[in-house]
Amino acid sequence: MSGAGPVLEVRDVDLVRQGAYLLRSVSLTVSRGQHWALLGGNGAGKSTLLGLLGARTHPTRGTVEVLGHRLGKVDLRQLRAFVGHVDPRYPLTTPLRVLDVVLTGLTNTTEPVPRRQPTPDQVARADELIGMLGLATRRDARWPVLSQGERGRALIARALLARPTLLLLDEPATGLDLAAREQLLSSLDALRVEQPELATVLVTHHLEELPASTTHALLLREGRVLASGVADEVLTSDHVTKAFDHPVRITREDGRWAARA
Ligand SMILES: Nc1ncnc2c1ncn2[C@@H]1O[C@H](COP(=O)(O)OP(=O)(O)OP(=O)(O)O)[C@@H](O)[C@H]1O
Repeated sequence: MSGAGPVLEVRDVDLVRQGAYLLRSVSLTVSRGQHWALLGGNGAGKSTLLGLLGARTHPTRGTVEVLGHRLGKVDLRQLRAFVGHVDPRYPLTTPLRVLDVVLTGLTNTTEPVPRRQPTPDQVARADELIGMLGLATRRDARWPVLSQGERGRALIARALLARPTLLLLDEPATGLDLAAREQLLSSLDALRVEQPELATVLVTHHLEELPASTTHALLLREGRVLASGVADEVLTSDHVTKAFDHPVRITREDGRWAARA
């Protein structure tokens, strides 16, 4: 599954649950090399939309295409192989090393699959990604002793091991202290330079958590798209005020955004 077309094409999607519209008339096209921010207040529908983008749920109406393959026409599992999904609520409890966690990206399982030994090339690639995410000195550290920020970066390396075309990041900076957040954002900036073809969609409530390399943004409010397109045109004081129902002033300095009430 490759080609020059968009990575994601969402057309006029409604998602209805128990009679309520969680998403209404949502459209979005993500191309290679684009880095989207998905923003909106609590309950706006961000996680619901991310679930569609990651081929985890189907729309009630409208179409979602991942690399030209339509949800509902091909096996969801087949599509998921092209999408890396980084969810901070990762269910791992066993004391795996960082390297082992990253290697589970090959099987897309939480635990290593018995009798599935990674090849030396795969281990080398895992080490390369661990280095890229700034975790080289933590390669052999075990999951329970990792900080929240280290776990987040390990999960990004894990998602990248399967060489996805699209990386979905669900509030990756939540719970991180200032230093850990800045390391994470620098890692994302570096990743985007190293893998120029990769497309990403990052969900957050906070503009301060957007990497400088963000290219596009979509603002959601009550399941509808309030604004969508090039980041600087979407992330304006006016739009963000409407999205969060609260007067805010948006500034951008050295590529990074800030919001003040
Ligand atoms: N299966 C479901 N059935 C009914 N309502 C649902 C279901 N899943 C989510 N919702 C509702 O849909 C709305 C959107 O939820 P969603 O989790 O997508 O929002 P969000 O923007 O990610 O919010 P948050 O920032 O709080 O995480 C919420 O009001 C939520 O309660």
